[in-house]
Amino acid sequence: MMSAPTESAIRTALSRVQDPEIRKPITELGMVKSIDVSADGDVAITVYLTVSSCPMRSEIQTSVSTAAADVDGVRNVTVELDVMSDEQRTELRKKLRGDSGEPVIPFAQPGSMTRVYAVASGKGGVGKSSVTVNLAAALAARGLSVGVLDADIYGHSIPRMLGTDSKPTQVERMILPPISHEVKLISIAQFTTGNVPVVWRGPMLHRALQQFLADVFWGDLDILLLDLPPGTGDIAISVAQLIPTAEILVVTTPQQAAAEVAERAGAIALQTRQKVAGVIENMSWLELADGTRMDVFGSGGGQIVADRLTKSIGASVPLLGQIPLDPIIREGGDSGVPIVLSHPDSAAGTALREVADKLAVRQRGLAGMSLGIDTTRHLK
Ligand SMILES: Nc1ncnc2c1ncn2[C@@H]1O[C@H](COP(=O)(O)OP(=O)(O)OP(=O)(O)O)[C@@H](O)[C@H]1O
Repeated sequence: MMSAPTESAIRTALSRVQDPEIRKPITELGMVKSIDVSADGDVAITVYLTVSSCPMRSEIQTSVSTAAADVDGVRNVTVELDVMSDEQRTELRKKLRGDSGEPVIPFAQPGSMTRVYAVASGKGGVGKSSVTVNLAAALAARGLSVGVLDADIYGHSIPRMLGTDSKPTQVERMILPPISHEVKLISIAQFTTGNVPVVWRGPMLHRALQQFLADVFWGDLDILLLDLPPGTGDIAISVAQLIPTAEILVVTTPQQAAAEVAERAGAIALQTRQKVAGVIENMSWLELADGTRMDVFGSGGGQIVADRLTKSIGASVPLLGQIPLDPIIREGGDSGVPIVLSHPDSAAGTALREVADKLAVRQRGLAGMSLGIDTTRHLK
């Protein structure tokens, strides 16, 4: 007869179970309430959920049960759920967020390792949201930790494009973002009921953005993508105020008129002193059955914007890529599976992944950051 497993063997097994939203071991989060092991190898585990409405309850139950069942000598596992008390939730929040009173924006803190890209366009419909979700999914597929903040309060199509209608879980003032295709996602759409158009004024937008940046538990992100509303609106200024180090990615079509408005959207960086990371031209051409390219929306817009921004800002603004038209991009937006995942080797999928690669090599690290070292001293 096999000997009964020890409680510590079970605990070790449970340390490999992560909370699906917080992405840390449940043993570290104080989520294991009790482990009882009988002489026969029957194991009874009680797990604390952060909140009773936790959308992940059955997922947690299953992964705890599976992990415990794997331990040698275990005959039978039962998993019960309990809910944290207010005190326990406060403890958890302190553990995750530190003990500071008012929530701060982690990405605006000195030493933050997260690269923040604000994706902007001059006008709507150029594919800014499609580009954002595909870049996010491609970066996450490369193993980076990625978040998307859908700040396009008017459009907010990102949750559908990433295939999730999950609502965030709230633990005290801390909001845990749903994760889809390994991308953490927060959108105003998650806080409204149904498909009600939202009419928000500048100050409300600013506050919503601030809350999404400060109250959401993003964890240690490598990259945060902000999908901005089209145009040169208040929200771009708000982003600059809230995260001065955010870099701007401009999305345009090849069309001359679109290029001009996109250039204006990018030129806001001059006022806010933000860096423009580059320009992405979308809907660049349609590849016909015979292999020739049809310039549906004209040509050259992306390069024009990049050149003009380079001139007006006085720093090199590269054209990061040209994304062809492909019906699969739209279908993927509707079905919630980005083309970089469903058809990574298609022309559009490849072009999007190449842009993501360019953003990824500049992944979090000290490159380009002030190290706070006074170099003048060495010159004396
Ligand atoms: N390269 C592409 N090929 C085919 N369809 C595309 C491409 N890029 C975007 N689309 C489609 O064009 C439409 C507009 O795209 P999207 O919603 O991403 O634009 P947007 O600039 O974010 O618009 P808004 O800011 O108004 O929400 C969508 O139906 C999308 O699926």
